[in-house]
Amino acid sequence: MVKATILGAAGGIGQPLSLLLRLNEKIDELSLYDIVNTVGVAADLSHIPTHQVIKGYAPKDKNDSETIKVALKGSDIVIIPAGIPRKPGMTRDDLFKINAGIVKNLVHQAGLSCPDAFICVISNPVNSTVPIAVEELKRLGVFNPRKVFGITTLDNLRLEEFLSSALEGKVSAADLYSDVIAIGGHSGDSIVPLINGWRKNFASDGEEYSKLVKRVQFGGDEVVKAKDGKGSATLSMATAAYRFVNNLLDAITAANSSTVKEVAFVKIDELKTKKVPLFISKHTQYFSLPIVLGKDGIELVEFPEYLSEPEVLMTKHAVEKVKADVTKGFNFVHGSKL
Ligand SMILES: NC(=O)C1=CN([C@@H]2O[C@H](COP(=O)(O)OP(=O)(O)OC[C@H]3O[C@@H](n4cnc5c(N)ncnc54)[C@H](O)[C@@H]3O)[C@@H](O)[C@H]2O)C=CC1
Ligand SMILES: O=C([O-])CC(=O)C(=O)O
Repeated sequence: MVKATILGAAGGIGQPLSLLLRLNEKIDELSLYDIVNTVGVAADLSHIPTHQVIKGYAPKDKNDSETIKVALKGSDIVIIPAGIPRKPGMTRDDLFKINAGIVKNLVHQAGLSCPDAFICVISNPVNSTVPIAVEELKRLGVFNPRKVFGITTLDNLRLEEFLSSALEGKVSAADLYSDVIAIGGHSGDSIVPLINGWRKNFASDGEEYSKLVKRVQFGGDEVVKAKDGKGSATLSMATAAYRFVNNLLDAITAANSSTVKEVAFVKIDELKTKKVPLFISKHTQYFSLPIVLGKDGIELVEFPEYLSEPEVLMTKHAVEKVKADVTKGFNFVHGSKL
């Protein structure tokens, strides 16, 4: 029996993600929680014939902290897209003021109601909300570094799609899945697209390559601008979160001890790592890197075999950015310096 719970399930990401997960055969119970509209979303999805039990929960009033406990009880996976999205002109960090408190409170409830669950954080700014989740779970004494993830999969989807289109049909986006990956953080130039051997397909003046890098790093802004005040990426993000969660489900429900590879923003200093260079591990506790997932969560954090010189420079820059964002998240929970 696998129970998955979405916190923020009635939102722009929450609804399409709920639909995708409603169709997933590895989930037996889907629990949808939001402060508004969740009962309706769950009623709607409940008419889709599947084997799943589906339930929608919304608090009765501002002081109701019991409903969320019922929603979370027994969850194996908790996915958190709750919080406000960007409007044009805002950075992801501008969301911190509101989303930091939302994520802290929701993770607190998860720590109380389902302390063994996998926690997948979508709410921005991911570079800070993941440390908030970790520190809150630590405060409750239930933190397991193998089970907390910041979802950066959308950066990977964008890299696959944008690189395939920059290469004008030489390779399909599907064939680039896990051949190219984005590492680092999830904001602007803390996102580092690694394109493996494909660099040789770009002109030597580097202009087209730089355009690709910027497009991946600022792909979120492209959508925020196009939506013109009506939010940020939701459908592509739901697809990205689904890919991540589906892979996680594959790993934790595998009949044998097979593993699955993914990429996520994780607390690397408390995990088993392979070949992660000192210029990362010495300076930051968190980074988005390739991970190997097994039944109990992350088994290994790996480092890609090959990075070009510009990719190393971008990674070093990302380390500094991520480090500052992590400190901000840590301080929010502890009210003191790292
Ligand atoms: N990790 C990533 O790659 C991405 C992250 N995001 C982030 O995801 C978050 C959600 O984005 P959208 O779904 O577009 O926003 P939205 O505003 O459409 O939906 C957010 C939902 O969260 C709910 N919510 C707010 N406070 C809550 C609480 N305390 N408990 C439960 N639910 C609560 C709201 O009622 C709303 O339904 C934003 O912070 C956004 O920046 C967006 C795209 C990509
Ligand atoms: O740009 C935003 O605010 C939403 C997001 O994280 C993304 O689309 O990558």
